[in-house]
Amino acid sequence: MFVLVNLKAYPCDPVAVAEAARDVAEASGVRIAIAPQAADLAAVAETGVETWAQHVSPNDYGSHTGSTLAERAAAAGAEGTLLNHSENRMKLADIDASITAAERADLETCVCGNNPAQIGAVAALGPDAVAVEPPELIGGDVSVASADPDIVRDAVAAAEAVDDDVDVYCGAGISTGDDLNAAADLGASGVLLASGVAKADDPRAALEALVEPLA
Ligand SMILES: O=C(CO)COP(=O)(O)O
Repeated sequence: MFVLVNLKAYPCDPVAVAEAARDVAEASGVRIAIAPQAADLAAVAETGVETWAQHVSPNDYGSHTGSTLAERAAAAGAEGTLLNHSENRMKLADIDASITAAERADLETCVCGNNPAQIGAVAALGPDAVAVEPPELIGGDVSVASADPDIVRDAVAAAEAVDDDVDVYCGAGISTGDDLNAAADLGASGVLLASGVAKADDPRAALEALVEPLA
């Protein structure tokens, strides 16, 4: 299982979380990546943890003030990028162009969707992975894998029907090792989570507990 921790704009220490994730990944053998704010990409990548951007813009080099250029995210140390997160929705044409931009910069891509229909649609754009995250469960205490297992199963089926090379992750409310196992049982090959780590009193302990059943 791939564990992708999205720090959103939470007021945590991104470098401390990254160091904890690096150590827990090394000790457990579980693949863990951190997606910090764009301004923190280089500092997080410096720790040696796998680093992802939360978003890259659809544009190439040029007159695009305020954009997050895929090439610069990669130069800062990012190895992948989320796209179309529920909190940063994009037009279909822009998702397509951002996937192209990410590929140009050698970034792995994971495109989010709210439901299985959206997952099928974005899988057709050829990302490396898709992630189903029901917005109403994001930031809550109940994991998507237990609150709405069918949405994960149906998202896996929807992506597979379009392109079985696309990995399917799930997210929302995931915070324990049991949640990870439940997601794997439903066919997900990774999870996205945020508050369970970024808002934890002790992010290192939260990460250790999360991967404990997989280690
Ligand atoms: O949006 C998410 C990850 O991208 C999920 O957030 P929570 O883990 O806080 O529910």
